[in-house]
Order: sequence, then C-alpha cells, then structure tokens
Amino acid sequence: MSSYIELKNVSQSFQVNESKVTLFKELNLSICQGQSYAITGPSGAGKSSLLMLMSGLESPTSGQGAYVKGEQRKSLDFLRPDIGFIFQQFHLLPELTAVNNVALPLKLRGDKHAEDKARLWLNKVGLTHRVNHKPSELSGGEQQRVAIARALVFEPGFIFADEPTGNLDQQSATEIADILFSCCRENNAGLVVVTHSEELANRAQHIFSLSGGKIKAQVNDVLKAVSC
Ligand SMILES: Nc1ncnc2c1ncn2[C@@H]1O[C@H](COP(=O)(O)OP(=O)(O)OP(=O)(O)O)[C@@H](O)[C@H]1O
Repeated sequence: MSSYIELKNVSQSFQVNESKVTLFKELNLSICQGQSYAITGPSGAGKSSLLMLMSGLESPTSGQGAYVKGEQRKSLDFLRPDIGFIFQQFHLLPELTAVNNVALPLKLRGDKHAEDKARLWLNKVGLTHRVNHKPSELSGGEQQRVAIARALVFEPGFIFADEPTGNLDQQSATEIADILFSCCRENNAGLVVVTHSEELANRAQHIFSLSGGKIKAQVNDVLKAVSC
C-alpha cells in the first residue's frame, strides 16, 4: 500500500524579539513513498524548516500536514515511527561502534536480531571492514555511510536528508549519493534531500525550489516520476 505526506496551505513564521520572520506562506505539496525529491534554494530560504514540517518533527504556524496511507488519513504525528533522518554532521553516537550505532534504532524497537541486521546494512553501504570502528576512527564519508545504514535499517517509508554530502569531498559525495538513492529505491522509501548541490538535486525525480517564501515544483524530465 503506497502512502504519502501532504502539506496543505502551510505557512511558517517565527517571532524573534520584536520582529516577525516569515519563511513561507500557504505552500502545498505532496511527498510520495517510493519517489525522490530535492529541496533547493538560497541560504536562509527555509529549506531545513520545510524538511522539519514535512517530517512532522515541527508544526507549521498555520495550515495542515497529513500522513495518508491507503484509506487512512492521519496527522503527521503518526509518521514518526516511519521516518529516518540523515544530517550533514552525521550525528552518530561517539561511544558506540558502527555496528552498535546502526543497531540502536532496532534495539529501541525491541528487535532481537538488531546486530545481525546492522551488519547486513553496513555490508550494503560497503563498510564490512569497519563494523567495530567508532565514529572518530572513521572518515567523513564512512561516517555518512553509517548514518545512511542507521536511517534505513528499520526500513522506514520516508528518509529525510539535510545536506547529506555537504561535508564531503567530490568523490565521497558522489559515492554517498549513489548509496542513498539506490538504497531508498530498493526499499521503496520516499527520499527528500535538502541540498545546495545541483548535481545532487538532479538525481531526484522532483525538485522543489524554495525562494522568497514561494515554492516552484519541477519534475525531473530525465528520470521517470510518477504521481502517488
Ligand atoms: N526556531 C526558530 N526561531 C527563529 N528563527 C528560526 C528558527 N528556525 C529557523 N529560523 C530562521 O529561519 C531562517 C531559515 O532557516 P533554515 O535553516 O530553514 O534555512 P535554509 O534554507 O535551510 O538555510 P541554509 O541553506 O543556510 O541551511 C533562518 O534565517 C533561521 O534563522
């Protein structure tokens, strides 16, 4: 059963001291499971804020978000068990080895096979030889591979990635993008990537350009995009 995230007439603003900062007004968009999306736009346009709204981790000032699964339409609060997050700074737990970082989300869900599954995912992202290394003993690209394995290990319906290649050299960035897009495709996960990289954005089936509080949605003609 395919599912999607819907944002309807969503606006976001912040009160900072005496002044009100409006990031965007009345945006409408959908994110479908199994499809890939990039959010681009200038610094400060509100890309990360939009990612937080889509994932249900923050609430909009006005408008509604919904998580639609077949006939069921729920609030975005119900999306939480079904999302994985990847950040520019990796955010791995420094005291845990790669395998324990990846196993953690499964252990928190009470999965008895957590470590076996974590090893399988580290194998998929090409880190079989680094399973017992701690983050400080890994390169930036390797840490991001661990973060991808950790985000995908419990097979969530949606993956959100905020500048996942921002800290990496060109070759590592390309390898990470290959792994991220192919793993999401294999798992039929929806993928939303915030990026300043045109190269990364062009890998997505849909591109949202956010600027001046408005969003422009484009379908990537080179890749096959389908509606939910
Ligand atoms: N909780 C908050 N309170 C006040 N202002 C906020 C809050 N969250 C974000 N902002 C402001 O909203 C603006 C947009 O931030 P956001 O991180 O979403 O932009 P961005 O497009 O992702 O930028 P960048 O490309 O530089 O990462 C910024 O000016 C930021 O300071």
